[in-house]
Amino acid sequence: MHMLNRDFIRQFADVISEGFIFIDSTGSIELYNDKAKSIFGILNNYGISHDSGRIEKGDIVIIADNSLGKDDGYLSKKDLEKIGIKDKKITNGSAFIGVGKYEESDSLYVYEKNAENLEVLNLIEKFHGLDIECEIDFLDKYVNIMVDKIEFKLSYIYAIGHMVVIDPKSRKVKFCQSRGYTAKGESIKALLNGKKFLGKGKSQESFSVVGKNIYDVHESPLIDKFYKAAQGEKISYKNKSIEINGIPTRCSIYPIDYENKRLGAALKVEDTSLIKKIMKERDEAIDNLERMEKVLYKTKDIDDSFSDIIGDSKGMKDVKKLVHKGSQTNSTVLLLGESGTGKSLVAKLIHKNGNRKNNPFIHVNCASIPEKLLESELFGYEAGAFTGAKREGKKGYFQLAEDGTIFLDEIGEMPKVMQSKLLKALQERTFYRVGGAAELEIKARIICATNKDLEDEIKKGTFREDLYYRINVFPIYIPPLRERKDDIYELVRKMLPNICDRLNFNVKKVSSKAMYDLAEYDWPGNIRELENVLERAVNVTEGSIIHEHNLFLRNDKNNNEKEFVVKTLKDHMNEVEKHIIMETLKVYKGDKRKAMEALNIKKTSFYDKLKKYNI
Ligand SMILES: Nc1ncnc2c1ncn2[C@@H]1O[C@H](COP(=O)(O)OP(=O)(O)OP(=O)(O)O)[C@@H](O)[C@H]1O
Repeated sequence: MHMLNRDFIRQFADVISEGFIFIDSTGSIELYNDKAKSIFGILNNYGISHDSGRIEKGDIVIIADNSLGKDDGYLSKKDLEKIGIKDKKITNGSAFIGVGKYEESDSLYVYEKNAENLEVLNLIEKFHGLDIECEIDFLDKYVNIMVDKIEFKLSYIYAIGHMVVIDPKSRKVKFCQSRGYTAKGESIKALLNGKKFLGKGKSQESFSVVGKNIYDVHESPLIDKFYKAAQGEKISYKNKSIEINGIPTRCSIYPIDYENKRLGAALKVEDTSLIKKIMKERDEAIDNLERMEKVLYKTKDIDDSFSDIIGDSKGMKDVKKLVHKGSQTNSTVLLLGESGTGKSLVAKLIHKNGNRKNNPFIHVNCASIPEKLLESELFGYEAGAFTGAKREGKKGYFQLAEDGTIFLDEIGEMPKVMQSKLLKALQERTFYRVGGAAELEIKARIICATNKDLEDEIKKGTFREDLYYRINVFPIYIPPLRERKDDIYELVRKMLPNICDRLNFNVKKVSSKAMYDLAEYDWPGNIRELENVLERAVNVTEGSIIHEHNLFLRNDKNNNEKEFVVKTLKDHMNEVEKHIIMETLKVYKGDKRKAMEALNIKKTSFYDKLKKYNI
């Protein structure tokens, strides 16, 4: 910091997407970038404005705290005496809402010791002519203090201490809590004990952290490590999840040396609160599902409802159980499995067996829609939203799905910009048509599918981690056919008569050697490939028995000697084209994007061909 131009470093630090804090060897903050300020709430964007000041005798103080003693500056029942509340039964960890006059004995309050079991805690009262309505919502995780219908709402992840102070004479807001209160030294405890608070909005004073000691701004065991690293200790701390000031973050510490002397240390911070929140919701959804499972198993015979799914291997039995469970809930299902393993089939069955079965089922192949059109196809657009748009506007798939199911197939292929838009829509359960101003509600249940390893895609930076957690509520993995070879016999036995019937042939049978070859084959294209192989075999087999040489399996040793079938040049060309596409897909383990790039053909034409050849 001493040897480089500070302004230059500051400007540079403000544009990076992670929070970045640098302290010198005495713990004094030298640099604190904009992102760090926004993570810890130091950039104050709160709508309400008030002057700086202190809580004074007679001020009306309203406190709502979901867990006393946590993230409120270690507020205790003793501190509550400052607003006239003396109650021995209030304990640490209680959920508490109270209103009282500062340093007087006039107060009202409610509390609940076992807050884990609560959904909501309310206090609705008139207090010195003010309409006070407070609510702690433990499910949606917010605390709302309303004074004469003016709302002061803060959401939280684990714990929060919210406070609003009203001047009794003017009845105006003297102070309201906002995110970043720990960093600003504005915890409830500190303010009840006479500490000064800063102004907000129009009256906002610039709150500068530069020059302050790191311990004055942050509260976390991590800060000790950070400080020690700045002093010269050897500390290795990379990408660890830890809470700072009640905010879940991922941090790394970097000691900074210059000419063999420790200058200080840098702290890199990422805000993981959204991911934590999503994971928590997901865990809750899974708990609910497990509870339901116990009830459901007694009442329903799973095999009957899912007879369309052929396969009795252990892997497929597990899949059927999960499909059954998935159909009985509204949670987002994520179907995982290689190409052709039956993800689309499963998605349809989940819909057909659930309470939305009489509503639409909309299958969206995210990979086949050109990137530029994806948003308008999913969310729809208003009249004249862009050149080429229909004059009357258009409903998107989310709207078309109504109260039914929207199946987002190949979600791993979705471009990142669209992933952000989808995440926002799923989070808020609302969306806007392109060019539209009206907020529309997502009513459909969501099923997603991919043949990609999304965790791998996250590492590569092509898939958003937060979207992954949002959709990975109820994952169902469908194993590839080569891991459940036992199923091949049943699949052939059940599929072959249907294929013969569809193609108008008398029923054909498979010879034992041909069956053996089918079982030995690797099936890169899974059931879809098996269907194709059988269909081709039915077409080329003259008699009623399909022999091994009629299968044309790619590693079939008889391949070279296969009999030549006379057909049109076009049919031959089509067969070759299909073969090339299937081989390329095999090389890329079913990854369509890679295969398409290798073949150097356009996305739309590629998908047309997949459809044409039923690949
Ligand atoms: N277990 C099964 N029992 C019967 N038919 C199946 C089974 N699994 C898949 N199929 C059939 O195989 C074909 C391919 O399945 P599906 O289209 O559902 O695969 P997918 O996993 O969605 O493929 P992709 O990822 O390439 O879109 C379909 O005709 C489907 O009906």
